[in-house]
Amino acid sequence: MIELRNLSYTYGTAEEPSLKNINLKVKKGELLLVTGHSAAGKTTLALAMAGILHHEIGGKIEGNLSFKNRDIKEFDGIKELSRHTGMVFDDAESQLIFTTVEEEILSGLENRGYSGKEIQRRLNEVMELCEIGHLKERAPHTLSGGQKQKVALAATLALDTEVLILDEATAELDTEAVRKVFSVLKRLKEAEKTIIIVDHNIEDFLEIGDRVVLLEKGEIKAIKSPADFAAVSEDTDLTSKSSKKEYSCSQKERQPVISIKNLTQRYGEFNALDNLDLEIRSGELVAILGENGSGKTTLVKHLNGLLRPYSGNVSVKGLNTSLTPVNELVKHTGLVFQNPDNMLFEDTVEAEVAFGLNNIGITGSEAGDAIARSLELVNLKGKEKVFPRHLSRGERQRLAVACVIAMRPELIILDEPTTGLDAEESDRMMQLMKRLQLEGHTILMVTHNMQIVKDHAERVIRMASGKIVEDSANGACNSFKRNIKCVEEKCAEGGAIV
Ligand SMILES: Nc1ncnc2c1ncn2[C@@H]1O[C@H](COP(=O)(O)OP(=O)(O)OP(=O)(O)O)[C@@H](O)[C@H]1O
Ligand SMILES: Nc1ncnc2c1ncn2[C@@H]1O[C@H](COP(=O)(O)OP(=O)(O)OP(=O)(O)O)[C@@H](O)[C@H]1O
Repeated sequence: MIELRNLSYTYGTAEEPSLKNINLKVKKGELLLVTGHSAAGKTTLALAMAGILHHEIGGKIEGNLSFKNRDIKEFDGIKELSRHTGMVFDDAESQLIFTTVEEEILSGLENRGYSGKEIQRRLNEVMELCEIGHLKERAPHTLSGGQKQKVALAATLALDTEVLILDEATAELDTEAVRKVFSVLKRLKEAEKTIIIVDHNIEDFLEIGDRVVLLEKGEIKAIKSPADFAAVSEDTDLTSKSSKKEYSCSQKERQPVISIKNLTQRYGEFNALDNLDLEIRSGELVAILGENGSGKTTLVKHLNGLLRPYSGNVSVKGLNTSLTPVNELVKHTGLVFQNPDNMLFEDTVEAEVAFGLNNIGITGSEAGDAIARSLELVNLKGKEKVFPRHLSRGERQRLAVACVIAMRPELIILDEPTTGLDAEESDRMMQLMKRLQLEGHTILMVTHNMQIVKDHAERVIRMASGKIVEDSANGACNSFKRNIKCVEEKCAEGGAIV
């Protein structure tokens, strides 16, 4: 179906190739898993296979790529290729451009010659599959991160193309939603679709995969069967190495830094937060879990003044957020957004980190030292002059973290900080957070990654429908321990991490 022969590729502005001498044949009906560390070239390979490098991005391309035995260059652009290949990008948000979820899905179906009845059938089918029927009339930009991913996936599935490429398409989905995607893909594979899943974490899909391609620095390092990959990854650096830590349910001796009382947040008639109470104490490392749309992002946006209470009270370091300007709150609270692209807008990596520092009055050599230190901590040393949009998704994620830690706020909040990072990189990120915790920072992180919860969180909070439904600090540890036990069992089986 797709054949790459000695394919090398260098982006227009880059000096080094992002793909080197790739030889790979993807057969019809195959489910290929592509993995590797951040910046290994996974997204670039996905873009190549979709014809986007050749027809949209340009740059220096050497070697050959054929699709259905035709040179990819001979296709009449992406317009013709998109009749055969559907792709979900690693940044779902950039893919969603219409005013409602329904239009987003219908837009791809129009001009394809389907009858009105067929269009309606497909619309209903993918809405049900992706469980987004209730979001039909919503504007995509108002959805939660996971909801956006579901819509991007639904819009692509609706096209029913013979090839499907998913680039980190489930990274922000909750456990249940990932299971659902697994069963959809299993069915599509049975229907002989060709599927390419590009992900830093492929464990969830090993069971239905045919082969695993491991990329490293733009080259194919290995091609393995899923069973061999699972066996080897137990010992390799793609698996988390952190030691299990003791689980502590209470940190009562510390001072409160966040105090939330009766917080309600409304979007129109909808209560995204519902009369929520929460207290976080100095030096805690807290994980916030919860299904997609449960209100996690809405909650953390209250902590640096991005949202103000509709009703109730939020106090951070004794400051009432309703009465305190944002530029005062950001001195105490640093928030790493769920989508790093929403906080990156400068021309170079170092200017990006300098921006926040300058805003709080840190300039000159002091700023220079803070930039160098934070970039080193997130492993981006050497990338100072790079245009942030030219970084891979995982690198952009780490840059967003550097921007916040450079300012050394007392309270560090990370909204899904390990999206786009593999197990080793996630572990490294968490080691960094623990180091900052030891230095006295309070860390709050929203996550769907149960492995990092198991390895690193002292206190775990679970949200559902805008409320906190479990909090290990109140002794309500049972279901977390159940979840964690489940993770341990899966790890022992070499299976999926929730
Ligand atoms: N600007 C908005 N307008 C209307 N509804 C919104 C808006 N922002 C969020 N919501 C809704 O509020 C609910 C909570 O969203 P939030 O982003 O807090 O969820 P989340 O728990 O972080 O989800 P995810 O795990 O998918 O990131 C969702 O149903 C979402 O669609
Ligand atoms: N538009 C671009 N211009 C220049 N360089 C780029 C561009 N996009 C990506 N790169 C570089 O190409 C390399 C591979 O990036 P790619 O996005 O393919 O990696 P990845 O394996 O998907 O990483 P991640 O898991 O972090 O998303 C990186 O070094 C990145 O900085």
